[in-house]
Formats: sequence, structure tokens, C-alpha cells
Amino acid sequence: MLVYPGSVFWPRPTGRPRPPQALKSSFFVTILKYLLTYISFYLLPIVPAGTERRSHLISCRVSWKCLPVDSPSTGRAGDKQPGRGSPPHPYSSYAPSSGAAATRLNACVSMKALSVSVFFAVTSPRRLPLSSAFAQLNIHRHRLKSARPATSNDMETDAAALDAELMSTPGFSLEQRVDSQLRALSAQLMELAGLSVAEAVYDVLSGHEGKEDQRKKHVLLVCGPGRLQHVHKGNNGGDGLVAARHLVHFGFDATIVYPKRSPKQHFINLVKQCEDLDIPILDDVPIDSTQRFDSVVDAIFGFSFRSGGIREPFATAIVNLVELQKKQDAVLVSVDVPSGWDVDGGDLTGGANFHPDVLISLTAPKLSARQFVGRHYIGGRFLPPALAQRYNIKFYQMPSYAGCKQSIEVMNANQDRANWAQAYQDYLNEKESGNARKEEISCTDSSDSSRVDEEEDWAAAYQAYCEEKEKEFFENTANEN
Ligand SMILES: NC(=O)C1=CN([C@@H]2O[C@H](COP(=O)(O)OP(=O)(O)OC[C@H]3O[C@@H](n4cnc5c(N)ncnc54)[C@H](OP(=O)(O)O)[C@@H]3O)[C@@H](O)[C@H]2O)[C@@H](O)CC1
Repeated sequence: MLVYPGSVFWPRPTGRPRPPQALKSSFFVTILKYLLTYISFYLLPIVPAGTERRSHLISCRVSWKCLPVDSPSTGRAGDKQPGRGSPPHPYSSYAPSSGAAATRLNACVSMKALSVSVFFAVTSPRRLPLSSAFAQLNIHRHRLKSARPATSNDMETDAAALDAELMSTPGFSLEQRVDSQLRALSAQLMELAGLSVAEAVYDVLSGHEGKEDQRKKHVLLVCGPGRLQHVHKGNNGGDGLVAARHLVHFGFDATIVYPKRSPKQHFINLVKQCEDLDIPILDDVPIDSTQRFDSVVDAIFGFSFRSGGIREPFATAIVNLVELQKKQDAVLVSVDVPSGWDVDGGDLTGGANFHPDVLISLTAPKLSARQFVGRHYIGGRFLPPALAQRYNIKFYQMPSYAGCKQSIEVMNANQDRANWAQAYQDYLNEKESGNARKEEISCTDSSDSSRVDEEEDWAAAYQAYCEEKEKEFFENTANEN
């Protein structure tokens, strides 16, 4: 009889004894997962290698092995398991409630993920590329990182899980074989993210009404550090490099500040492409420059920023960037997360003077966007619907893009508060007086008014979502303390 390697080679999680209720649920879960594992074992060889179905099958196998069996004994209000307690975290598939259980699962499942992937890569009649095996391992490593109690970093780890999954989607990165398979960068995602940033900056500088100022606009882009050892680090800076190139193609002038260049080949290529377009690349923010900058783009830190002090040279770069922006009255634009802000908690410095005028959230807004006051865009139009569904991304986190646009300005409740509040009040009054706006829209079939209606719904729903997440965040922080 064929024996599934993960169940033999790797020890089960051990530790505190489980209470009867947990034993009961874990018994059925165990039966279920072994049943599914063996069925999939026989299915796997007949699914062609390199296909999405096969990759999905392996992904499912590992997920089944991850089914939590440990949680009821420590269950608390914040549990994120489907079907238990409060609704799942918007990005998480599940998270066990005990830190110890999460650690055991993390170690155990990472090893199992590796064993499953490598076993099938080696034994399959139609060989699966080893790269896919590592990609699966990476996804589950990230998933398991979020398999712990909610902390202030949850949104980051969940976003990282989503990122890892996106980056290993066939066609996005693995087929490109950049560097080595493990170090393959999400070149395509970064290209689309950078394009959406450039489009939003273009939109901001060109004005809403389409009355374009004839003067050539000049944008300064400050790009964050890259790191050799880590697979997915420094991508925020990469978005900035890509955006600079697109802005030049859009007819703007661009200057890049890139104090700590990444040695990764993809970043070297991006820099070369910018140099070929005669984009100046500086090491420091040109604080005394006589050059007029219409916009300053902060592409320094994204969701992987670790709060607790900004290391040099970026501490000085951020101070100079803000000074330059104020001196020149330039529009300060942040990519994904304002630099120095915690991905969840936002500005934890008590107002360190870093408050961008424009925020471009990539893929979906992070929790810190709740604190943002200004023009809010969403970019990164590459999230497959199935993945969005899996991560429970709600419609108000990802409003539908118009036509071929790569970014969309979303109505921020904080933005232009008076006008927005008045408009929203008018809308409510209209509804209350029985003059239902939606009925009007369906009668007149006016696409303009339906868009306004959609935006208002989006803003209200997003506001409610933010409040809910903020409450949850502070509750969890209080619990931890
Ligand atoms: N979601 C998506 O699908 C897509 C996301 N994309 C983009 O990727 C971004 C996330 O990128 P990322 O994970 O590469 O990390 P990111 O934030 O750029 O840099 C971390 C760097 O900062 C450093 N660092 C950290 N803390 C520090 C401190 N206190 N002081 C000083 N340095 C500090 C850290 O150094 P380390 O701590 O590792 O030494 C590391 O070098 C995301 O926000 C989005 O813009 C798109 O490109 C593609 C699609």
C-alpha cells in the first residue's frame, strides 16, 4: 500500500492534552483529511503537470493537512475559524486561537507542505517543476504565519499571504524564471502596480475635469530599500521605479531617489530602463534643488515596514522629503502604505508629520487607510476573482474599475468631509422622503447617477468595515496587553 509521506516522516503536533470536545471534532477532521488526502493521491498522477488544476490540487492537499484540530480549548471571541465565533478576517482563511497551537502547526505544516510538494515533484510520472513545489511551500508558510492570534501585524501577514499566492500564480512570475525560482520576483504584478501608481499620479496632477495644464509636470519618486536575502522585500521601491518609467512615457519628467539599491536582477533591470529614459537617479532627496516638483511620491516602505524607529538613510530621506514637499507645495503621494505607518495601526508616532495628500492602496486598502485623510485611490488591477473570494475581499474593498483604468479613486469619507457629508445627507433625505433614488435610476437608466450611487454605497460600507476592523484591532491589542 502506498503511504503518504507527510503522515509518516513528520511528527504530529504534541503538547497539552485536548479536551473531549476538541477530540471529538479533531477525530472527524482527521478522518476527513486523510480520506481527501488519499483520494487526491490517486487523482494527482492523472492531472497533467504544470496545469493550474494540478497546482490547485496540491494546494488543497496541503490545506487539508492544515485543518485545525486544536482550538476549542482556548477559543475566544476573536477566533477566526470558519463556522466558529466571529466572521473570518477579511484576508485570512482561518487562524487557530492559541499561539502555541499556531507555532506547532506552523512548523509541522511547513514541513508537511515541503514533503508533499517534493514527494510529488520527484515521484510523479509527469514531473511537476520543483519551483511549483517551493511556491506551494511559500504560500503555506505565509498562510501559517497568519495562523496565530490576531495581532497588530495581522493585516500585514495576511496581505503577505495574498501577495505570496498572487506571486506564485502561474503566468505572473514562475514562468519568468528570474534569478532562481525561489527568488522569482512578481515582475508582472509590480509592473501593473507601478502602472496604476503612475496613472493615479497622472490623474491627480492633470485634474479631475480633464483640463490639462500644458506645463510639463515633474515628479520626484523616492524608492525604498531592497534586500538580497529576502524573497519579497523592497517591492514598494520597485513600484516607484516602474511608476517613474510610465510617468515619463505619459509625458512627465521624473527624478528618482534610490538610496539603497537592490542587488536583485529585476531591480537592476528596472534601474537600467529608467537610465535609458534619462531619468536622473539620485542617492539623496534634493532638498535644496531649484527644480520644481509638482508631486513627490513616497515609495519607500509598504506593508513590510516594521514600526519602532526608521533606520537610516530613510529616516533622513523621509524628513527631507516632507520638507521639500512643503517648501514646494508639491502633492505628496504614498504608495500602498504611507511610509513609517504601521500597516494596521497607521501613524503610531502620534503625528510624525507624515500625512500624504494622496494614498494609492494596492490590491485592497490596508487597515491603516482608515486614518488617512485625502484622495484615496485603489490600484493593482490583477486580483483574480477566485482569489478575492478565497481571501474574503469584500466589494467595498475592491470597487469595480471603469473601462481599462488601472486605478480608481474611491470616495473617502474623510475627504472633503463637508461636501461629502452634505451630498450623503441629501441622498438620505431623498430616500427618506419616499423618493427612492434607486427607483429613479432604474427608470432613467442614467449610468452617471448609478455610479454616484455606487460610490456612496461604497463609502458607507467601507466606513463601516473600517470601524469594525478598528474596533477589533483595539480589542485584540487590549487582550494582548
Ligand atoms: N500586494 C501585492 O500583490 C503587491 C504588492 N506590491 C508592493 O510590495 C509592497 C510590499 O513589499 P515588500 O514586502 O517587499 O516590503 P516593503 O514594504 O516594500 O519593504 C520592506 C523593506 O523595508 C525595510 N524596513 C522595514 N522596516 C524598516 C525600518 N523600520 N527601517 C528601515 N527599513 C525598514 C526592510 O528591511 P528589513 O527589515 O527586511 O531589513 C525591507 O527592505 C507593497 O506594499 C506594495 O507596494 C507590488 O509590487 C506587487 C503586488
